[in-house]
Amino acid sequence: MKHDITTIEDVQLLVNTFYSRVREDAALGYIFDGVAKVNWEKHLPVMHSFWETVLFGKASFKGNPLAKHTALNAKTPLTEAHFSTWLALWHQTIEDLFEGPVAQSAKSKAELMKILMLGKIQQEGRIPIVN
Ligand code: HEM
Repeated sequence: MKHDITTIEDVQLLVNTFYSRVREDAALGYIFDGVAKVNWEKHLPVMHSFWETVLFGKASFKGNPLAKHTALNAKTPLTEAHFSTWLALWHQTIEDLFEGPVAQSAKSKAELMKILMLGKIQQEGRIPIVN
C-alpha cells in the first residue's frame, strides 16, 4: 500500500531512488557524472534538504539552484529534452513509491522549477537587443 511523502526518510528514499535512475539514464547520467562530476556524498544531502524545504517548508536548504544550472549550461547546453527527461523520471519515481497530496505537489513544484530554470538559461543565452 503506497502512502504519501510525510517524513525525511520518505524524502531520502525518493531523492536517492530518483538520482540512481538519473545516473542510469544515457543523456542525464553523462551530464551528472561526466560533465559536472557530481560528488554524490555531498549532493544527495543537499537535495534532501532542498525537497524538505520545498515540501515541508523547513528552512534547511541553502543554495542557489539557478546559478548552479546556469553555470552547468555554460559547460554543456541543458536542453528542453534534458529537462523533460529529468521531469519524467521524477514523476515516475514518485508514482512508483508514493501517492497523496504531497506527492502531487512534489510533481507540480518540479515542473515549475523546470520552467523557471529553462527560462533563466534561455535568458542568459540571449543576445541583448535593447540596453
Ligand atoms: C536537465 C535537468 C537537470 C540537470 C542536468 C541538473 C543537474 C544538476 C547538477 C550537475 C547540479 C550540481 C551538483 C553539484 O553541486 O555537484 C545540480 C544542482 C541542483 N539541482 Fe539540478 N539539474 C537539473 C534539473 C533540476 C530541476 C528540475 C531541479 C528542481 C526541481 C533541480 C534542483 C537542483 C538543486 C536544488 C541543486 C542544488 C543547488 C545548490 O547546491 O545550490 N535540478 N543540478
